Amino acid sequence: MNIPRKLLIVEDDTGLQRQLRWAYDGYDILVAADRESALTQLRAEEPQVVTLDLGLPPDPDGVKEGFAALEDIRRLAPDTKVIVATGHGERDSALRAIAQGAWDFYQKPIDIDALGVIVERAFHVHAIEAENRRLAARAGIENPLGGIVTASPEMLKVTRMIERVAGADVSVLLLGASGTGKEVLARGLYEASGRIGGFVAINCAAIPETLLESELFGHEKGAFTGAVKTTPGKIEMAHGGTLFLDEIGDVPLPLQVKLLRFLQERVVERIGGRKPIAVDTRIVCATHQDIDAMVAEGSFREDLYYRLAEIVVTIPSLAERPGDSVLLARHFLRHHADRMRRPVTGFTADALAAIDGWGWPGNVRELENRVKRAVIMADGKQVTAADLDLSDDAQDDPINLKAVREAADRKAIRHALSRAHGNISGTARLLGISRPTLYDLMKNYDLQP
Ligand SMILES: Nc1ncnc2c1ncn2[C@@H]1O[C@H](COP(=O)(O)OP(=O)(O)OP(=O)(O)O)[C@@H](O)[C@H]1O
Repeated sequence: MNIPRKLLIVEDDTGLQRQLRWAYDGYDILVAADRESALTQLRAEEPQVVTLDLGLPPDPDGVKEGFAALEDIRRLAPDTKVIVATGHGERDSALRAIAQGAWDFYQKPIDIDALGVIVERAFHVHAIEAENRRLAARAGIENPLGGIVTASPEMLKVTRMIERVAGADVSVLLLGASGTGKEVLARGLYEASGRIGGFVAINCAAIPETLLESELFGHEKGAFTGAVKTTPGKIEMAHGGTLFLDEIGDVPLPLQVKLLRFLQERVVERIGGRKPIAVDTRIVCATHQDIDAMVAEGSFREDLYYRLAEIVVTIPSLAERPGDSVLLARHFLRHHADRMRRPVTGFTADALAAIDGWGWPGNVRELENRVKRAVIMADGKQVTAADLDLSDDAQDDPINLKAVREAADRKAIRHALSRAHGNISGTARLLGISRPTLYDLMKNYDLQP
């Protein structure tokens, strides 16, 4: 099957538009003069490659609108190759664009031949990646759900459960430590649900308490000082789609009441508004906190908990998914080496051993960050344990079985203690052992909470 090769040119200068439109054979050329129309074309035509002028209206002399467009494209179509055009001497913008996921850049004034080479290479790499994704999907190891990479039975169980509940109209609570992939799973659930509306995410911990209400419920113009225009809330924006409330445990009690009322009546009222607005949305929420304990101590409303947690999915930490750290490390290495165009192709044996042996307290996010940094730091084609900053740990590895077990116990207990903020019951639960067993182990190893 011959797939048409579509190139979207985002450029506000009509002269340049015309020049570029006729410069290349072999592509279907699409043109957009601003962010809005670029996104419309992106949705409708799904071009494989985009050239993006960073100076777009209403900010043709700056880069603000161009970066906003880049972010939108990355979110809407992450596989698309974006080549950014910068003015002469705007090296910083070019580097920033690459860091934000642009595939390449070129400097104006345009050299048609040079740009042609970059564009052709982008199509080539896009085609190879598409083929790889197809093969990986067929192999069935990667992508069981959205972008999830896993081969561990524990995590596959989670992805299957999410696929199963995706189509049902139930609220889902995802429990897992920071960086375990709660947001990826929430997106996977949304994609598998087939709901036509969008996926709207809000991190309740990242927004100051005073602004959270307005962020969730919206406000009318003049509702409070600074409310210069009427703004719909995130709940309203998720109408017809899925609302992802990340860090739900951080919602303060007064707002919990308001959230509960929304869940019961399925209408919202903007701050300062008098008219109830009906909203039909699927709720998915997540937290890294011990929400059962919060309910028990009264800092999280029980009635709200039961509304939000019709299905509870517990996501295992990376340390609880044997084999996944190496699989994910390889995945992130390929991804970042390609994205940053670094000639790094794999890991040394000591790096793989260190990855496998590390406790990964920061889970997948920590792993991705370390691999990304190592891809930048590596001198040769292979990433070493030192590049990953894991070498000390690997060297300290004891060699007799008793000592290995003790070291593993200590490491697991320390990680669990820090994850449960020193709470003994929480730590025992994370480790899957009883409280007395945990006390004994801590006494033996002289560990403090
Ligand atoms: N199984 C996975 N396969 C591929 N990428 C993953 C996987 N799990 C997590 N990631 C990646 O790891 C990073 C962290 O994941 P995510 O943001 O979903 O974690 P989280 O549990 O929501 O974290 P936090 O609680 O800190 O917000 C993201 O970049 C995500 O794409």
